[in-house]
Amino acid sequence: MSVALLWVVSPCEVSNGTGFLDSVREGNRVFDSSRHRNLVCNERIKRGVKQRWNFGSVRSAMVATPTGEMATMTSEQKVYDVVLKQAALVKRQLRSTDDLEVKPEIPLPGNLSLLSEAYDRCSEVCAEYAKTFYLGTMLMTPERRGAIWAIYVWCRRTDELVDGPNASHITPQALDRWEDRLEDVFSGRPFDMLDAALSDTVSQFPVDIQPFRDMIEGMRMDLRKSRYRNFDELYLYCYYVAGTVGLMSVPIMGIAPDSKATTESVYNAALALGIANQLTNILRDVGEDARRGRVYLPQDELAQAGLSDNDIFAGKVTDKWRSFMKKQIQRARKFFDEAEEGVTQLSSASRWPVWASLLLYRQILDEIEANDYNNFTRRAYVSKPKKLISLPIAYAKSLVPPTRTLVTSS
Ligand SMILES: CC(C)=CCC/C(C)=C/CC/C(C)=C/CC/C(C)=C/[C@@H]1[C@@H](COP(=O)(O)OP(=O)(O)O)[C@]1(C)CC/C=C(\C)CC/C=C(\C)CCC=C(C)C
Ligand SMILES: [Mn+2]
Repeated sequence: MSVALLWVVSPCEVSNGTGFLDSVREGNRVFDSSRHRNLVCNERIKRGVKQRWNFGSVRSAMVATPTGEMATMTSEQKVYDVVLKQAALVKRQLRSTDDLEVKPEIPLPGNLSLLSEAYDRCSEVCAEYAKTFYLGTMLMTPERRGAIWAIYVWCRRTDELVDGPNASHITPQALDRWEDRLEDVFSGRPFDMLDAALSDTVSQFPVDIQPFRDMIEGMRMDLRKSRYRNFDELYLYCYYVAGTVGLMSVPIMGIAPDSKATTESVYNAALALGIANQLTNILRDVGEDARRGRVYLPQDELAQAGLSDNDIFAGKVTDKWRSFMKKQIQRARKFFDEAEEGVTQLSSASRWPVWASLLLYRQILDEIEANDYNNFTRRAYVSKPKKLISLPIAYAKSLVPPTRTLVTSS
């Protein structure tokens, strides 16, 4: 199957391998669907208990302490603010349409069939690029799985901008245009079929735009930065490109009605799973990234281990490297552990795909160990039999009911 993943970055950059964007013309949008605008007030940052003075983007780093001094927030604190905001939105199930540019319309029958075609396209892309995950989504209700596919497709397209075949042509301006287009999607003015599915999704579920904006910010970061001074910087990058996925997914997957866990704790777990996945991804791809001149490892920790970029470019597995890698793997596992409790709190049909993705991704860490930490020239992967065994294990785990006692994030 050929599914066009060459993305519409601007009207003049439209590329359409299969013609499935035929109905797209500049200024002639496919759908007018509606969405809520998120007018969520800010909250205290739980960790560090500092009062934010700036709303919105996680880029604002200065906060006033209770004594009035200005202090710098860690990336974790900044990201936690987004978690609180998203959790508050879900709790209130806000459906304000006050500031919509396009007011909700009664869907016309023609639009409905176009919309179902749009979701079908998303399903095809998802089936093509993430087979196991796609299988897992089949357990979900049709509304939920369509929404997850639409989000998956938007994430995949965004990632392709910097990772795909056209990556060398991507500029910060192109990302700005992609962000403008995102704003249009959330305003009910999708540009193409795939966007239309997302526009519909965000009108049906309490999804906040901020994690989407933040993912684009992660792509900007990738364009301008190829080194990370410390884990704090790396954490922020991991949030942008993967933690955001967790925050986008939970409003769709839903929290089990009988769960007593706080909404914040579930969002925190979702964030942790995204971070764990991305850290694993980074550890798996050290050699591949180095060949592109990139080192996604904390420079200060490398130095403490007596290592430098040159050791990575040389690609020799030494005892220093093994011991450095052991610590990195340990950290990634902690994030997986943090995520586990949250999976059990999700609605029953959503647990299986999430458990499956958690178990499969975490095993990549085991494979790095099995490769004696040679992630320079050997790509750690989970074999088919191991994947197959993981699926019933994930299913068994998904049957564990949610906690009935109150769980809060640590
Ligand atoms: C069930 C499930 C996994 C749902 C998520 C569905 C979804 C919307 C996925 C989007 C994934 C995507 C395309 C992200 C774009 C950025 C990116 C590529 C990130 C990397 C993924 C791995 O992909 P790959 O190996 O193909 O990477 P390369 O581009 O080839 O390098 C990431 C490592 C991050 C993926 C992050 C997640 C899947 C987050 C998972 C968290 C949840 C679904 C929340 C679960 C809820 C609780 C409470 C734990
Ligand atoms: Mn990628």
